[in-house]
Order: sequence, then structure tokens, then C-alpha cells
Amino acid sequence: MGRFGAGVLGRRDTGVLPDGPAVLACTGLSRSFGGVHALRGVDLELDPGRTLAIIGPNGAGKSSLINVLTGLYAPSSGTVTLDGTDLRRTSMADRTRAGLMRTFQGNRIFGTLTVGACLAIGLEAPRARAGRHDVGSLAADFGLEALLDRPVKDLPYGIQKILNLAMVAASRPRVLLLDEPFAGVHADGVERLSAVIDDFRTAGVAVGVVEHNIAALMRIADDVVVLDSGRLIFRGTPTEAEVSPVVREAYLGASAARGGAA
Ligand SMILES: Nc1ncnc2c1ncn2[C@@H]1O[C@H](COP(=O)(O)OP(=O)(O)OP(=O)(O)O)[C@@H](O)[C@H]1O
Repeated sequence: MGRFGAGVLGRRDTGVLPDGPAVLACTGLSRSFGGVHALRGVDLELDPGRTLAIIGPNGAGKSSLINVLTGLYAPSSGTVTLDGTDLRRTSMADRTRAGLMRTFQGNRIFGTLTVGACLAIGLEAPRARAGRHDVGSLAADFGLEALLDRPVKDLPYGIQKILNLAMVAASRPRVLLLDEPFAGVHADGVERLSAVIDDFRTAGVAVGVVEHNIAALMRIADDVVVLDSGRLIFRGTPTEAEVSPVVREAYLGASAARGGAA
């Protein structure tokens, strides 16, 4: 672990874009879709150098939370702030430029391109600093150096996800929100991905992870919040979450609603 903590992410920027640690917070965040209340009055904070697990049953509002925090959707009410600055009038692109970044559930990377070409694209992003690092050093930081000429589509899904994170890392995120990073990845891939995600935290990034593989997520989480029907019903440590009757009830309730399947 810590392979790239002192590398890509650790290098200090002297340019005009903000750099260094940032706190992402929301208060009273709500979002409705027609009659569906996807988020109801959510207050939370993501802190630099910590990983926040965002869990909850299907339809609890987890993806909606990421979508509203990053500006893909506007909130129906409530505020989102980055280092105390209200992001109400900040577009998704400008949030990215300020270091608020995300990944999506599927891999939105370019299947027929090679790993090297993808990393080169990552290094062209607005926050990536030309000349600071090259494809080779970025690949080495993520253990991808032997794969530079390989088409992305030929690689295991877990490696594709690591590549995706390497491309994000080129832009030096301050806050990173991951939507189901482990979905579709087999066990040893999950372990490698976990180490990479943990490296972002070690480098001082505020990390938020939505994930159904709770066992794997709890191994890298410092803090846990649980959403249920759009409400934040629990906030605590992984150990506290494990024994919380409120958390158990939320999952059992959802399972009962599906007909008792665990
Ligand atoms: N773009 C949208 N249009 C309409 N309804 C939406 C939209 N996005 C989310 N919803 C609804 O909001 C609620 C919360 O959905 P969301 O995807 O945020 O939950 P989730 O916790 O991420 O679920 P899952 O774990 O199944 O991915 C659901 O009822 C969903 O149908």
C-alpha cells in the first residue's frame, strides 16, 4: 500500500486550481423524482484522509446522494459545500476542476484503447499538470507498467477499475466518490482495488464509497453512514454499524419487502 501516496497524489500544485485537503459536506439535502423521495434531509461530511462507507438497502438513495453531491442532479433542497464554499451555482465540470471527482458503477473507459492511451487521456484532464508526470510513472504508481500496450477490453474487470482510478488520480482528486467499485470484481481483484482506494485515503483524499459488498467495504472504512428510504439513519464506526439494531432492521426490512430473501 501507499505506492502512489508520495507520487502522483502527493505532489504539491502551485497552479491556480485549489489543491490540498478539502471537506465535502451537505446539510438538509433532499431530492425527489416525481413522488419518490430519493433523499430526505441528509446531513453528512467527508473528511480528508478518511474513507466514509455509504451503505443501505436497494433504493435507499445512495447513488442519488453521489449524483447530487457531484452536481449531476440539483437538490430539491439543502446545500452542498466544498471547504465551506456553497456549490449551488457550481457546475459538475467546475466541481471536477475543484477536485471533487467520482467514478460510475460501470467502467466508462475506452475498451479498444490500450492502457497507455487511457493513462495519456487521464493526463490531459484539466487538473492534471502537464510535465509533472508521464504515462510511465503513472502506470508504475498503480502497478500497470507491464500492461501499457494491452487493450483495456482484454483485461480483468478489476484491473480496468484500477486503470479507471489511475486516470482519476492523474487529476489529483481532493474528494473522491466511488459508486460500487467492487461490483463485478472477483475476490483477489477486490483486494487489489481496496489497496488502491486506501492509497487515496492515505494521500489525504476524502473518500466516499457506495458499495453492496459490505464485508470488503468495512475493511477500508473509517466511518459508516446508513441510508434508508432517503434518510440517514445511522452514523458511526464499522464496529458500531455491525452491532447496530437500527442498521440490522433497515436491511432486514428491505429483505422482508423483497419476500424474505437475505
Ligand atoms: N433519475 C431518476 N429518476 C427517477 N427516479 C430515480 C432516479 N434516480 C433515482 N431514482 C429513485 O430514487 C430512489 C433511490 O434510488 P438510488 O438509485 O439513489 O438508490 P440506491 O440506494 O443507490 O439503490 P441501489 O443500491 O439499488 O443502487 C429509488 O426509488 C429510485 O428509483
